[in-house]
Amino acid sequence: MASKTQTQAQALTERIQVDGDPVEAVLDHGTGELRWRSGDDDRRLFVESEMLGIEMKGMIITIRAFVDAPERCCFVSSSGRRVRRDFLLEMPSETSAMIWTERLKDCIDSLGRPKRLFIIVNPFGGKKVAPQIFQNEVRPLMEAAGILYTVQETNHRLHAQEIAQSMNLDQYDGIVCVSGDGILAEVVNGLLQREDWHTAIKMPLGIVPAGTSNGMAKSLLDSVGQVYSISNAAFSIIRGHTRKLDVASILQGEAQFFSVLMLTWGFMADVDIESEKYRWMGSARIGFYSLLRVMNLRKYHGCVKFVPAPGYELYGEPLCQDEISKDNPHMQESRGGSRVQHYHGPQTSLQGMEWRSINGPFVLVCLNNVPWPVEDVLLAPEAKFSDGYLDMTIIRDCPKTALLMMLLKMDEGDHVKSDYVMHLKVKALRLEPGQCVGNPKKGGIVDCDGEIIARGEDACSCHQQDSLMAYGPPIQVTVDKGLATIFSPRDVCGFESL
Ligand SMILES: Nc1ncnc2c1ncn2[C@@H]1O[C@H](COP(=O)(O)OP(=O)(O)OP(=O)(O)O)[C@@H](O)[C@H]1O
Repeated sequence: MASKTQTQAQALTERIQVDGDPVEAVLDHGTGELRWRSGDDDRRLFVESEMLGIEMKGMIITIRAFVDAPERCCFVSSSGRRVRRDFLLEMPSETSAMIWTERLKDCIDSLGRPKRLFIIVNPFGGKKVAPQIFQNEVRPLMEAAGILYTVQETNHRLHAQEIAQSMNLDQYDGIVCVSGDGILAEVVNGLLQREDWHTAIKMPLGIVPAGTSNGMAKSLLDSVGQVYSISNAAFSIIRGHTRKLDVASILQGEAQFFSVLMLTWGFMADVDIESEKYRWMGSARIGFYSLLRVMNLRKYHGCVKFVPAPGYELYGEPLCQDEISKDNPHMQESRGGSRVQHYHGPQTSLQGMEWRSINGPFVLVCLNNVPWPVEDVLLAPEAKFSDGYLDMTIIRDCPKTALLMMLLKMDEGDHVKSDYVMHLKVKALRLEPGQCVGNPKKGGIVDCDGEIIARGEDACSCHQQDSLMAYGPPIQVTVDKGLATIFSPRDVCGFESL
């Protein structure tokens, strides 16, 4: 969406006052920077990466900026934190104020930033503070940037999906979720259920972390070396850069769900869903409940069948095509283009692909589209937003102490080097979840972007609602490369990897 500032225009130079100090200021349209010297200090303000908006009153121009926080003292750095700050430019005349304002506005307008946003706030997510996060941290930045917005709080489960399915998209340049990742997934599912899904799914989506796990916001900021914070996430939406995002299609018979973050079964799903009763703890609930689950470790029978990405062909055992076809004939092909108008998954033929399989019992199986499924868990360090593959992590057997050590250092992603962990990229997957080892009456949970999509018998009494799919029959996963678009921060060099 965003483009480069024009380079041909001449620089403006003027003797002005900045915050009361007389200086010679230069506005260079070419490099998109405003610079001045104050005492020994050379100050530069970059339009693209630091300015939110401007306002002119008489001879005063107010520049609303979002800049690095000042060093607190010589020993304590601001460590990449940013703060809102206004710069007051007192121009020598109203005419020069008008010329400078016009030039600055041109610079900002040429960036292609979003002008109108639809903002969905989930008052139920995480510690239930999303409305306060919106009021105190997001709204001031949006208003300083002159962005017009409509805010809608969600009133019930799947409300965000209903909104995305029926809203008038022409009026907006993006949909922003102030929530956990579950609401983002609902929006993607809503857009893909529209008759105009083909254009609807191109709508840039944004996420400001206000949930429990917040993996997408963490993954986006961390991928370009930016500090993970609410305001950095909001500013990256304002700047308007976007990137493509893979969408995984989860299918069982007629039931379908679309995922942008992860699908997990076993340990991580049990932790995510069963820890619901500790929601008041915020993201600490995940670490706390993980410890409880390690002490009482479960394993599940089952099987995963998969099409490996190039370079991962040696994992598991080969399967012949017949074994894949006989499994469940009515789900062997993705059903693009059939009957109803909405999206049915990627039009990939799974026939003729080289399938392989790994048998359980499993401690965990996890498929990740982005590196961080949770803000402090780097589960899939190699995962890319739009490479068309999912990163699969499997633990089959692992002593409790080794698992505990891995969990304690999950924020570093080193677990992938452990002999107990299998880590590979896959193009497609068929998950056949089974019963708990030693307890044939107890099934597990298949969790997708925070939503239970299948629940076995006797699993998680805390969630009473029906799940979309049955636990036991194969659940098929395919990936549509870069189908969705997400607002994404930009690194300092402007380089964005896949
Ligand atoms: N007003 C509401 N009351 C109850 N549930 C709601 C409401 N609004 C949204 N929800 C549901 O809240 C769930 C969690 O949303 P969200 O992802 O924002 O938060 P979260 O704390 O990160 O959750 P999780 O980690 O469980 O996915 C979603 O399934 C959504 O449908």
